Amino acid sequence: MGKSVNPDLAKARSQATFDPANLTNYLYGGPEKLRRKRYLPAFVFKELCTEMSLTDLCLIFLGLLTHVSDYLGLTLSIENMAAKEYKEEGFKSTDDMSREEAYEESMRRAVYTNKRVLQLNLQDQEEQYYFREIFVPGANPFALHYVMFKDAINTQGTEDQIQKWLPLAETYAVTGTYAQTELGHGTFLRGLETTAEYDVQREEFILNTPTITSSKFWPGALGKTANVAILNAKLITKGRNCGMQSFWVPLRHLETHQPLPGITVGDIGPKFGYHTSDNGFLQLNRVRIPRENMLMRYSKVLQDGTFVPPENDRLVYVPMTQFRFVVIGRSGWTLAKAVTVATRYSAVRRQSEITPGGGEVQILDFQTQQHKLFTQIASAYAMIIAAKAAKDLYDSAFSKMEKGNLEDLPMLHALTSSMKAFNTWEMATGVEQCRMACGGHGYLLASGIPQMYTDMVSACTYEGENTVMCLQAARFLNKCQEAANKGERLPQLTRFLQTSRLNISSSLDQDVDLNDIIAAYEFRAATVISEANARLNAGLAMGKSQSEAWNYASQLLVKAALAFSHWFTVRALIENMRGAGFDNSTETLLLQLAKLYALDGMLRYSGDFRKVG
Ligand SMILES: CCCCCCCCCCCCCCCCCCCCCCCC(=O)SCCNC(=O)CCNC(=O)[C@H](O)C(C)(C)COP(=O)(O)OP(=O)(O)OC[C@H]1O[C@@H](n2cnc3c(N)ncnc32)[C@H](O)[C@@H]1OP(=O)(O)O
Ligand SMILES: Cc1cc2nc3c(=O)[nH]c(=O)nc-3n(C[C@H](O)[C@H](O)[C@H](O)COP(=O)(O)OP(=O)(O)OC[C@H]3O[C@@H](n4cnc5c(N)ncnc54)[C@H](O)[C@@H]3O)c2cc1C
Repeated sequence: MGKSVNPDLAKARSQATFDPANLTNYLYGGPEKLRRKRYLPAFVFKELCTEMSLTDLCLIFLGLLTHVSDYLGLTLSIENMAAKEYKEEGFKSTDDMSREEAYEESMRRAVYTNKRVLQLNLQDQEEQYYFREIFVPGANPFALHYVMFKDAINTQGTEDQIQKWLPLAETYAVTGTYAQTELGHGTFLRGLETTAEYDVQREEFILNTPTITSSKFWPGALGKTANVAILNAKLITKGRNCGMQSFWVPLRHLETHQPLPGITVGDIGPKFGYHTSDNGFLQLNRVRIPRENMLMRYSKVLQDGTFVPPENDRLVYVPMTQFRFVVIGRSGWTLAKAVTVATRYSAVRRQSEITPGGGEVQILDFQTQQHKLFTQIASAYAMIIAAKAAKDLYDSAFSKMEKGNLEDLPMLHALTSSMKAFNTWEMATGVEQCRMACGGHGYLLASGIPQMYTDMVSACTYEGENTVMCLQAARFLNKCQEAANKGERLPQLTRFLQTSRLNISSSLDQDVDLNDIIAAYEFRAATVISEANARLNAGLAMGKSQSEAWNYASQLLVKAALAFSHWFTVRALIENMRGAGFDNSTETLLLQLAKLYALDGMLRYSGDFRKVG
């Protein structure tokens, strides 16, 4: 049963001072979730790659039996063409394929998993992700469909629109994308040029990309896959620009998949990574859609063309905020994958001697190698746990927002913006460190690490370019600092601006106290935020306008947002490690890991910490 494990790896594992199952269960949300996470991809491979023996079937069913209701519809007869081909040919790596071939292979696998997800009635988004992740590695051509397309319908559509469109998306009767970015604008949404002009006579919107720069450019799945877009455009009605609104726009014929009249669409060409995602361009030449195709949960256009504005014009941005949480979580998991590969490699790679004549050692024995890897293990845990903490905050705030209470929206926007920037930058640095820790073999595509980097590093750009996201968060933090300067009441998350003091009890020869670590990061964040605010006010005092002073202080404002995220991450890591109910040996180890993460952060940002004493 199973392949033999490398003796060096087995030895390293046998030296663990804790039960790894405790951590795995914690990370995946408990033994039940873990069981399903393990069976779902195994199910795909057993179904596709080997003759399913009766024993196999029983084993799978034993694993899944606890959810008979979920799998009653499980069809065991394997008729799918893909299944037969994979059984005969096995899985071909897309690394050696052309971009076209790689896209087609990913599409074939994705379509297969979409069909099986429906047949297995897998409704939980995480379980769908587990089911697909290993079988469709890298960028899934349906990624936009799974997340932003459906999220936009759910958060921007009326109940009737959700009833009408969501079943089409859930059953893949349509395949969607989220088309917002244009050739000329990605960040500055108020600069988007695509128009949706309301024709009151025919009660239709006329969609138009009037210039080359207004062409939609970048949306995933636009190149070949999608036949519908949730498209963001400038609404013009009764001669007035009513800002960016979202529209359901058919792109391709549902039977022939050919572009519809007035639609010019195609692939934008090769990219740094994400090779199996068909990011595309779209030009609209006065394409007409019915009035009912505008997503009208928050803002409306009445039959006579009257625009009814939303209670808060930021609500149209909710799909982006929601997806930033997905990106925040995936950054931690991507780093976790990379450092797992690099650590296992470091246990089996023997290179050089520590003691002359003592024989070549596992490179994991070099302290420099340990520093490269253990800091990234700690960072992966920190990002995954902080992402869970941020998501809990979001979920409680979002349920208030759904009841119309929008008071937490600014805090949520600041938290998601800064954490998305912090986590993706930290992930990019960490994955690259893991790749280099594997020497030449880390540079092989077969190691898996290069694709993790080239695919996920795009997350520093998409869903809000990181610098811009930090500046967005800094808007909120600066407002809080101004309020703190006036002694006003602050949102819970930023009250430390008024309370943080540097009363560290630890001395250098003691084992550092965890509460002191949180206090140090809190004080550093409060100091950097206060400094950024002071520089902004200095700019104003120099006679600069508000926007010029903002630009003058922007480098410090970015730092303020990152220091805030770093504090949020360290606090979440320590508080969750202390409160997770682990046995002593596991908790001791995790708190050691938390200290490593925090102290490594102090070394990397020693300028900040030295400055605040
Ligand atoms: C165990 C777990 C294992 C893992 C399990 C996984 C679970 C399941 C996961 C499933 C994964 C599926 C696979 C996914 C794989 C990845 C696929 C990725 C594909 C790529 C997708 C990329 C999609 C995109 O990129 S879409 C386009 C994104 N574009 C942007 O983000 C544009 C950014 N720009 C802006 O948002 C704005 O232009 C901005 C904010 C920069 C400027 O706004 P504005 O012009 O309005 O001016 P301001 O004056 O700055 O703002 C005014 C005011 O509004 C407030 N505000 C702005 N934005 C927001 C917002 N979003 N929310 C709330 N408030 C906002 C702003 O703060 C200002 O308020 P003030 O009060 O005035 O300060
Ligand atoms: C792999 C990938 C997938 C994507 N998928 C989609 C998708 O499905 N749908 C979609 O709509 N879009 C998608 N995008 C587009 C993405 O959302 C944009 O690229 C992103 O929003 C950044 O905008 P931009 O490309 O215009 O960069 P720019 O904003 O032009 O950034 C260029 C530089 O200008 C700086 N800058 C810009 N504004 C400011 C400012 N106010 N202050 C300081 N500096 C500033 C930035 O920091 C950056 O250094 C995708 C992009 C990628 C790479």
